[in-house]
Amino acid sequence: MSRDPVPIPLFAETQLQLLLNEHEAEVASSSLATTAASVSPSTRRTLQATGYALTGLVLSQCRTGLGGRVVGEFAADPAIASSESTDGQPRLGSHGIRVGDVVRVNDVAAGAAKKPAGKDKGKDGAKDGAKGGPEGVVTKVNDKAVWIAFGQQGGGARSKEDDEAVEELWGKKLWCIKLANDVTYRRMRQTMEKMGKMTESDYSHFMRVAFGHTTPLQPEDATDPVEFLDPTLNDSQKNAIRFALASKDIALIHGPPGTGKTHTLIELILQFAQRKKRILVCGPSNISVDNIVERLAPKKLPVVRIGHPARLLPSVLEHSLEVLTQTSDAASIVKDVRKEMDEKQASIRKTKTGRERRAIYDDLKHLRKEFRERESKCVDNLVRESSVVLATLHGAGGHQLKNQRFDVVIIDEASQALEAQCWISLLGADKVVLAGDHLQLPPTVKSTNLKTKDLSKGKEVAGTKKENPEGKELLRGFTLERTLFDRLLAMHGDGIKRMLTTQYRMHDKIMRFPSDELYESKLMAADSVKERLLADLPYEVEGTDDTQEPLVFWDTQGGDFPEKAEDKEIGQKEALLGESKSNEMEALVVAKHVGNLVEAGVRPDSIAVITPYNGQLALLSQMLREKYPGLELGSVDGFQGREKEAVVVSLVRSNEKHEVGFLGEKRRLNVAMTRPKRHLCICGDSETISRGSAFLKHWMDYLEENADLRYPDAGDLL
Ligand SMILES: Nc1ncnc2c1ncn2[C@@H]1O[C@H](COP(=O)(O)OP(=O)(O)OP(=O)(O)O)[C@@H](O)[C@H]1O
Repeated sequence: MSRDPVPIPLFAETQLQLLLNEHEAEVASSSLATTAASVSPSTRRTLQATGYALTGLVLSQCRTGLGGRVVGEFAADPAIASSESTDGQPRLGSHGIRVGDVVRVNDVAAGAAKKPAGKDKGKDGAKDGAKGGPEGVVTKVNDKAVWIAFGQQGGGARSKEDDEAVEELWGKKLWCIKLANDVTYRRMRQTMEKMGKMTESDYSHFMRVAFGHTTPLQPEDATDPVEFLDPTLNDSQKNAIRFALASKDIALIHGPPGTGKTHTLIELILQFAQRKKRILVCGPSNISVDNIVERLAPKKLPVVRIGHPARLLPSVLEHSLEVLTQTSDAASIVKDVRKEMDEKQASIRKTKTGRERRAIYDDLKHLRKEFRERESKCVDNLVRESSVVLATLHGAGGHQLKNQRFDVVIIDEASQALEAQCWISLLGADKVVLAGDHLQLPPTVKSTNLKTKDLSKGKEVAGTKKENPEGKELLRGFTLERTLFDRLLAMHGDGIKRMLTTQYRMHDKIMRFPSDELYESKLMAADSVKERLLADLPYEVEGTDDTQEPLVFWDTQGGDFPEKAEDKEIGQKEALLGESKSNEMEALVVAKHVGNLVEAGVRPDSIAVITPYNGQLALLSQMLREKYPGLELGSVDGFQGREKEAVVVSLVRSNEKHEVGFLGEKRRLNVAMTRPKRHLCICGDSETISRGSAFLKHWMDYLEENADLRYPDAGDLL
């Protein structure tokens, strides 16, 4: 335990520099940086082919959508569309624009930079905004059109600038480009800036605990009887709930893979609600939050989900704040104004003179003000009446929650959130429950850590143009990967956490190694899963050496299965994927194993092939994607949080120097080996891997003793 108190202003300043670095790294590494309005037709086509743009559009309709935003329908331009749908309407070409993407709509003919058409986007947005048309969020996509809701990314009603900018798009040839979503960064920065300015008297008790200025208070007597509503909860889940109810400031719920973290949180939320507590529930991603909304919805609690409706799962929309502002009783006060705005908007096109148009814009301005006032009253009422409010961590920084107080803030998947992201929801919190697993991967971070020279006074921070203006000494050893969950554990020890110990995913043999090595042998496989095999799947599967075996190890030791640093055959794609490794011979072993499983009757969609290396992923995709359309192929990092009946892992590394690169990261391997339910197949070179670390050595020893060991013959595979 390290209880050294951390000065809060210094923490905030360090985070600001780290975030700045990260943001720059992110923008630099993505072609989303290409946001200029005037790009050549061939660049536009390339951008469309790589999923970043959609060309050949015209504005075909405008209406007032959720939250009073202007929603434009952009259809394929009949003059250039190359194909038609069955009803004779022109179709869009294939593209990668999806619901929820933030896009900017540009005029193809807009050569010179225009005056910013969007609204004030703060520091970063302004520089992009000077280059093109209005920005919005994609709300619907089909083969003939895309629908885009204009306005702030983070919410808020429509503005005059939006109306005018969209109006200007009529009759023009348009294209749209995907933008980096800046909201998260902006909110993190604002939060850190606010935190940096707080003084001693502004700090909440929870903040003082979180930075080691004091210790957590003794929980209330956790032996008090709790009447559990869910009869299926296991003992470790009940313990965690009792502990979280009793804690006065901080409780961590440690949920190893498959142990029912979310299941536990649902009961905890219901218990808090029964005790008349107001609860804010957050997660780092929309899906993490929607998961909870979906499971809470049948419980008949008043819940409200904050966030742009385009980004929410359809099943949770009825709880969306924006939808409730239209459908609930409280909503009637905004209805009339919306109707009037729609009528005015439509009448603009019939005007003949500039004077008439200006008069309408004037009317719209007044209506908008009225709309905002009524809407904000309605939002306030809706949020106040809800005992549970749910939002992403950055969503919690929106205007809707500005004046709201909560008794408890719960963060799910907290070990996958940046600490600065967590603080967006925590600045006003008294009591906090974090659920997560610090032994799986932390959030992905692109920037390298600050170098020592960057920490010294007044130096320019690597890769950024901004100086550390006050020349403050920054905190050494702080990185973005270090999560709040991790830091609290290190600071206050295991006393602030309870671990869930029964897992409902893996066969006992699959679970045993991660349990022994990472979870102090505390994990237990539930009876319902501990002996499940592929051969027992509810559809017909033949009993074979593979389908009756939960753990298989194809050991490629011996030098016939060498890795490659660069694969010429992948060529250009490799360049896009960055420096990566691949192993063609090992990929053949993977293909053979998948073939055997499918032949035995295992459906391809019950199987996932995962690998830590993008180079190998590209190779495996070439080999397997067409042959087995349902088969899931992915990176280990991308597969966190997921599960499959059978998982084949390709480890790639095989070299004389015994280098294992980022296989050395235990948390990555933990994720890789804990995804399957009934069957785990590892393909790798035990000679190389076992020299990588003590953990890898133990793993190879475990596989040798417990797995069905096989040695592939390179000659047979070719
Ligand atoms: N007490 C329980 N009794 C029976 N099944 C349970 C229990 N708790 C959880 N489960 C089951 O275990 C599975 C995992 O639960 P849940 O989705 O809540 O886990 P999680 O910990 O959030 O997931 P992950 O491991 O991916 O983070 C679900 O199918 C759930 O129904």
